[in-house]
Amino acid sequence: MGKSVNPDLAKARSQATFDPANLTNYLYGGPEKLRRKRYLPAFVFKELCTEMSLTDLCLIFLGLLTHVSDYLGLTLSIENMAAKEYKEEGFKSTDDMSREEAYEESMRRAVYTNKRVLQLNLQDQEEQYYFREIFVPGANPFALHYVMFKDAINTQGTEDQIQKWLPLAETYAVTGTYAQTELGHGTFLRGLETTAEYDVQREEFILNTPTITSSKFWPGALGKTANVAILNAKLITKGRNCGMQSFWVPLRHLETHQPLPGITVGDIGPKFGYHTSDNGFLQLNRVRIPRENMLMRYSKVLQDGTFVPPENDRLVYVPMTQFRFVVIGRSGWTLAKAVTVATRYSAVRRQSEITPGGGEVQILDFQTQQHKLFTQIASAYAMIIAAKAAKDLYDSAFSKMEKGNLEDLPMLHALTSSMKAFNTWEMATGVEQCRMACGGHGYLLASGIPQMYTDMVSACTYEGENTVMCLQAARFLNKCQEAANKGERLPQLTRFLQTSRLNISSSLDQDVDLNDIIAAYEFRAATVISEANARLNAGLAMGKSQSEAWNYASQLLVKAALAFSHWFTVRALIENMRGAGFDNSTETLLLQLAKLYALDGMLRYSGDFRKVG
Ligand SMILES: CCCCCCCCCCCC(=O)SCCNC(=O)CCNC(=O)[C@H](O)C(C)(C)COP(=O)(O)OP(=O)(O)OC[C@H]1O[C@@H](n2cnc3c(N)ncnc32)[C@H](O)[C@@H]1OP(=O)(O)O
Ligand SMILES: Cc1cc2nc3c(=O)[nH]c(=O)nc-3n(C[C@H](O)[C@H](O)[C@H](O)COP(=O)(O)OP(=O)(O)OC[C@H]3O[C@@H](n4cnc5c(N)ncnc54)[C@H](O)[C@@H]3O)c2cc1C
Repeated sequence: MGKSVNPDLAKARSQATFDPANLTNYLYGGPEKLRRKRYLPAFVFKELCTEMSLTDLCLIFLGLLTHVSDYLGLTLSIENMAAKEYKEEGFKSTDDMSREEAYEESMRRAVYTNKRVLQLNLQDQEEQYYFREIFVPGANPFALHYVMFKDAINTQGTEDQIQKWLPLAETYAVTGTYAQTELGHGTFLRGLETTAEYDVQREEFILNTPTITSSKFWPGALGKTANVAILNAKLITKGRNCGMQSFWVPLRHLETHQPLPGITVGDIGPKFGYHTSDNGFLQLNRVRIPRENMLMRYSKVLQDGTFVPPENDRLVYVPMTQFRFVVIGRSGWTLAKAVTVATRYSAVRRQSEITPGGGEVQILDFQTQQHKLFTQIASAYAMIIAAKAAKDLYDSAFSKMEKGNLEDLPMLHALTSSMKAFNTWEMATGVEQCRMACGGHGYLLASGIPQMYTDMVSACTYEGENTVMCLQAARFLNKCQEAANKGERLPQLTRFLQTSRLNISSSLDQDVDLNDIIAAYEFRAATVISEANARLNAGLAMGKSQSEAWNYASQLLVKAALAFSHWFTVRALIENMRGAGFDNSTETLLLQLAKLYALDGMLRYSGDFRKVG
């Protein structure tokens, strides 16, 4: 029986001036990807929520076959077992569970999806994510395993180490985490205190957290789930500190799951959100691991303890840069989910009258409600599309890096750092606006919006605290400004520092020209970046040291990074909307949305735009 749709919602949808399928296909990367995205959860729900008869299974099996031959590995007996195992328990909301129960329920679901992903031989990372997201809507206890743990092996491990360790991770023979942050340091990596001292006699590293502040603190899955960590520690060999390196460190016994000798590990306790993730602490008391456990793709320790430095000591940071891309994309999708809930709600919620005696209207009819929601719909599109544009830049740069050409690394670091800060801050304010747009019902956990906020707002902190990330990007932007001041050649992405001019052709009574919008954002970014550079140089002229002058200019430097990200986002949105090959009605609508996004941004940052005329 088809689901009955609320008549107000049906009416609102019927008024669309475009075919939503065009947009959905575009956002998910085409009809094929979209079908798969829809198919996988439907397949799982069918498996779980209806009596599974063998004929059903055959039909699904055949259905899968017509879709993708790679399901051939699917065997019916496993299907039955998995369905039975889960069906008996069924779905339980974790909203009113204790933290312990919520973790266990999430773990149960995560283990189930891990099994099914292997049985279905789902290789595509996105598809794995779609599959899991349906089941483990909150923080997944395996999140670090899926992303940073495997990425670190792939990007920091030698070919032999990848051959040895990656299959263990792919088949869940081990469950991993990425342990870098300590109680005393999260941002300042050079301040990390955990040591890995090389013992040349036994060709082993002795891992130690010598102080309470050196205890690893925060890593996801460390509290209960993980039995191995990719752990970052200060390498000491032949009496010399060789900086932060990564190590494969067994934490718990693979059979008993008990902490190994010298290991003290546990959960750090309740958090603002992320309730179903067991972020933990770890203390190491002179734990020994073989020399081969250091991830040696870029830097090495030879048997005699000789340290072979990396060609570039920033390559150890690549897993963080990679994961920042995940966060940049996920922020846009989180806002998309929240504004979808709030918009649907606003179509069905009738409250108050516009015309006295005219009857209560859909709250979507209030101009203020439209402003709250449409700006967030535009922001979600902007963030998703800018994330795709940034990822395209990353992929082309990363393939160069893999061939040893590191010239784009500073640009990549600046782009990922500033976009991660910009997108997560925009997402946090946007999701909160959507929650409030739903009145009291938005405050119910059942609305789904509060958890979207409390889980995802941590992305403003993890993977590089946002202010610090802006300052990282500002290092690169300031260097480019200095080069521009000397008339030197700039990287492609910042060449606008030399070329941007404010020759706006639009007059106020005309419909604004999109190229003028890009020019305005470009000019604003160029102006703010040059102002920050001027303040830095003023600090130096006052006799301050480089670092004191940097601190003196830091508020403007943060603004410069955000203005750069805002320009990158507006440009990506407009250029992709124009070039996406939509039919007229869809393209017209999307360019309207892009204008709304850009003009709303000008209003929110009107100080900057007024100042630059
Ligand atoms: C949503 C899904 C949910 C899924 C579930 C998600 C669960 C949550 C997972 C969270 C996981 C984590 O949080 S893992 C932990 C994340 N932690 C972090 O990100 C730590 C952030 N801190 C840092 O990266 C560092 O400490 C810095 C960069 C801030 C400062 O380090 P530093 O050594 O003092 O470096 P600094 O002097 O500033 O700069 C030295 C030079 O290195 C360069 N540099 C610095 N970093 C990088 C880099 N990554 N790549 C390239 N280059 C770099 C700088 O540009 C600079 O170049 P030049 O300018 O001199 O040329
Ligand atoms: C939900 C969650 C999951 C996490 N998961 C992991 C994980 O799996 N693995 C892991 O290793 N870590 C993890 N972390 C830790 C996270 O990476 C750190 O919290 C983050 O790097 C920030 O460091 P910090 O907590 O020390 O904050 P701090 O750096 O102490 O920040 C506190 C304040 O100091 C300011 N500040 C710091 N340095 C500067 C500077 N140079 N200039 C200006 N201002 C500055 C910041 O802007 C901020 O306002 C997680 C954290 C959270 C919240």
